[in-house]
Amino acid sequence: MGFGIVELALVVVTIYLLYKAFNPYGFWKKLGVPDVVPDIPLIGNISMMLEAPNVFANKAYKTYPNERFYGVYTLWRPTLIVKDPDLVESILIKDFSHLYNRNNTSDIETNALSKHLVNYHDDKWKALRNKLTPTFSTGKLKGMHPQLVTCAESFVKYLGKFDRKDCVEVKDLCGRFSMDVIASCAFGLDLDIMNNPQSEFYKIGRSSFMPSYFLKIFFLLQPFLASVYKKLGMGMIPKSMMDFFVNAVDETLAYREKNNVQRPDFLHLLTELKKKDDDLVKKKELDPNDPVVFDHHSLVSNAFVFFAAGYETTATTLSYLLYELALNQDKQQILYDDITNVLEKHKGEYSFEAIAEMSYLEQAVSETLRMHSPAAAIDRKVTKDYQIPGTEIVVPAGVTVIVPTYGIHHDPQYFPEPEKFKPERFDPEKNDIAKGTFLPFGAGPRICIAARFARYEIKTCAALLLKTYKFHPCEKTQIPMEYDSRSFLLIAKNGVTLSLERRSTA
Ligand code: HEM
Repeated sequence: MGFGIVELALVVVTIYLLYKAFNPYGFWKKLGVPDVVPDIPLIGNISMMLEAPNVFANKAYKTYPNERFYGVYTLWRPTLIVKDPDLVESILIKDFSHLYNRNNTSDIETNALSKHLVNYHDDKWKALRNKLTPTFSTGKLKGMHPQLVTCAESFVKYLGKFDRKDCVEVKDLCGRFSMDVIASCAFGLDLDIMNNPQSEFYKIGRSSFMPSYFLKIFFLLQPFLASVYKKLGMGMIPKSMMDFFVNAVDETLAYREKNNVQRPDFLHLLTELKKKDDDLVKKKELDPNDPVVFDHHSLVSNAFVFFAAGYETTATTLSYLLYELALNQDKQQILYDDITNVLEKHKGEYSFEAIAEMSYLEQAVSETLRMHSPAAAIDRKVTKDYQIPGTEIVVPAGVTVIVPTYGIHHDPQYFPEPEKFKPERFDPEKNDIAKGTFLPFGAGPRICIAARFARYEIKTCAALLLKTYKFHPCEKTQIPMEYDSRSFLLIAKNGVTLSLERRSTA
């Protein structure tokens, strides 16, 4: 029997009806939410996410300029884009109990480095966050201050080899500084990567952050293909890298134990957390199989996540700060005067208190984070059906929410002349920053746990660098800045290249 026009029509109608019945792209319309339906079914809006993070966040922010929120689709899954600062505040802070988690999935049992804060969800996350929060108290940060100064001094010294006419790629050097700090504070290793970039720790650590479309797509597809990845034994972190970090921690722990070494660093604090839970398990007050037990796996994983979450973000911000100061010499002068005045009061010592007093430096770091926020967007997952405040719309559990931070940070409504570097916006006396508009570290209970540490680290290094050197643009400086589309973070496409001049007063 031949395949005639009637059969063909039947097939077409059946496909059409199936498409209509299961078409995921009607989700937002049904809820009465304005949406962007993808041009190519299935691929959804994912192509937008393959652009540079600022381009994605800007587009996400500028679509539907008069709406507080709207819907898109990631492949076939509905995603809510939220733009209104009041709603952002509700989602991240007030209504947190409806949006506990981020959209990542992870295989905690089989990955040696995955039992950490970023991966944890729900109550397990809360228990772990409560355990780790004291690690970042002012007292603990103060204890790590000497290590930060040592790493910054090494950076200052290293720059001494360059001439005024040299174009120096400072992003890589900021990366070495940031890695020195993490190696020292989280892994207990004094590597002086600034002078030893061939160190394995730097090579392996850096390679995990090399921007790549493959990794980006792999990560974007993770929520959809988690079980396939698991079956194929595929993970974001190669086995060799896992082994490397686990060994690094184990060797330091063994050395400390043997030589009775105690240092006021993250590794020590994580070791103390483990000891506490070991004792509870011994006393049978804690079940060793309870997922919240802080065991060896947790210790290594959290040392690792401090590296994974802290290395590139901090290095990038420090390099953009130097970049903006080089392009804005008047601001660099104000900052230099601020640093000099405070140091005079503190007898020239870069103490913890002196760094805290450098108020213009604090403002300059905030302005850098506003302009070049390493995380251009923040995400959450609806964990309990959520009625959007001021509407009848109920977003069901499972939907992803995206806050396009970069777009908000560059909206002239909240930050007039957004492309200009103006640290004065953050003058605490002016109190000019509207709620829900400045989110470089996220907000609410899931805000970056190390925000104060990161600011402190950047300020300490910047104070030492700027007291000694004046930064200038050179012929290789990229103006305006261009970002790498292969990365999730706002990384400079061609590095950050500047020249520098030793100050006569240094
Ligand atoms: C300038 C530097 C940094 C920036 C801009 C930054 C930014 C962020 C952002 C945007 C988030 C997500 C917050 C949210 O979802 O609301 C985050 C989370 C996190 N960050 Fe940072 N970060 C920085 C440095 C660091 C450092 C140095 C560390 C570790 C020493 C760190 C550890 C973490 C961790 C563990 C989380 C997950 C928190 C949780 O899920 O409870 N970050 N960070």
